[in-house]
Amino acid sequence: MAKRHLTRRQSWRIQKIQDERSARASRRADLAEESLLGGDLGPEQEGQVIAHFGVQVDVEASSGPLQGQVRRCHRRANLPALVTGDRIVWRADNQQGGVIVALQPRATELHRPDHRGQLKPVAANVDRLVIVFAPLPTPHSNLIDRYLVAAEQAGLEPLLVLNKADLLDQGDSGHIRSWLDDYARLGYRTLCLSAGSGEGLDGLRRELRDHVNVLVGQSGVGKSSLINALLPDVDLRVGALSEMTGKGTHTTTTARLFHFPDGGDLIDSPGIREFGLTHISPDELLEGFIEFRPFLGHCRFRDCQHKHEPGCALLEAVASGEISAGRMNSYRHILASLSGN
Ligand SMILES: Nc1nc2c(ncn2[C@@H]2O[C@H](COP(=O)(O)OP(=O)(O)OP(=O)(O)O)[C@@H](O)[C@H]2O)c(=O)[nH]1
Ligand SMILES: [Zn+2]
Repeated sequence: MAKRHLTRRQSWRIQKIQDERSARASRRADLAEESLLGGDLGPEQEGQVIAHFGVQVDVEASSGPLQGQVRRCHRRANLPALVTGDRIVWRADNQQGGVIVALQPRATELHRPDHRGQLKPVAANVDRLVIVFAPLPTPHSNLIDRYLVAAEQAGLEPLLVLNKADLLDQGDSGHIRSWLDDYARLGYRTLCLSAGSGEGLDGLRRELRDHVNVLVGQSGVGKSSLINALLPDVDLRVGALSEMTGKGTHTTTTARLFHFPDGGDLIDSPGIREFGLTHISPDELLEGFIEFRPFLGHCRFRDCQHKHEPGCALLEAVASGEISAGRMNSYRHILASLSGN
């Protein structure tokens, strides 16, 4: 058979078809890549995680036209697990959701042990630990000091709040008021107020402004009452956050971030309220007693246990009144509880 000769016109048509085909293919590849990269997503913008639900999180837009809006978002697979309070970069989709594409560095992290005892972050970027106590229930000895050490360890500024001030005149609770003065003398911020009567709440509102706050304290001191007074539009119930699901209402332990009307944020969940001392070394414990710091490293013996060694700088400070005997006892109790002896 004779070799088929194509006319110039035929060659031109074949070439044209091939060109069109490859243009289509490359357009398809472009489209596929675009959808992989999120071609139907809006521009990158900043946001904050305000709640999380398994693989999804609620993101509040921090700036731009969506500022203040909340979107339920997925995260890119290469990102670590996110927690409430995280500052992130995200892109809105066109279905009221979005994708989180980057996690900003965390200024602080609050940790809790999970069911296997592994420490896991539960909230990020908190900077204020509001330690609530009251004349009733009578404070557990050392509890406030434990919280203070935990705050120092986590890099949070503590605020000591003595609630139920209306009960201070009853019974023998006068010494509780003097505790507050002792802590104020150490340099801690303190407030005495009453969630019940509302007395002193304005001072608390001012203290919470410009901070991301967490409230902790033993059960019954009035944390829910305080939060309800500060966040009148949020029904917190006592200690439980409820979430509607297809199966009905159930209680979840997810941490949520709320904005106070007068400024400042609160991150709250039953898990967060249980924030306390975990995995701390004896040295970190010593550092957590702020008035001990000037004396650390000045004992005669480098391995001083600060029990009854001669030349112990801490014991000398107790003797001279620079460290209170109460705080020294508290340190010893906590140390013993850490090492289990
Ligand atoms: N007299 C008095 N009672 C208060 C005050 N604040 C709270 N209470 C009461 O203290 C009790 C405990 O308050 P809650 O707010 O549930 O305490 P909580 O710290 O949230 O407790 P948990 O949810 O168990 O952690 C309630 O009966 C409150 O009414 C106060 O300022 N004065
Ligand atoms: Zn010593």
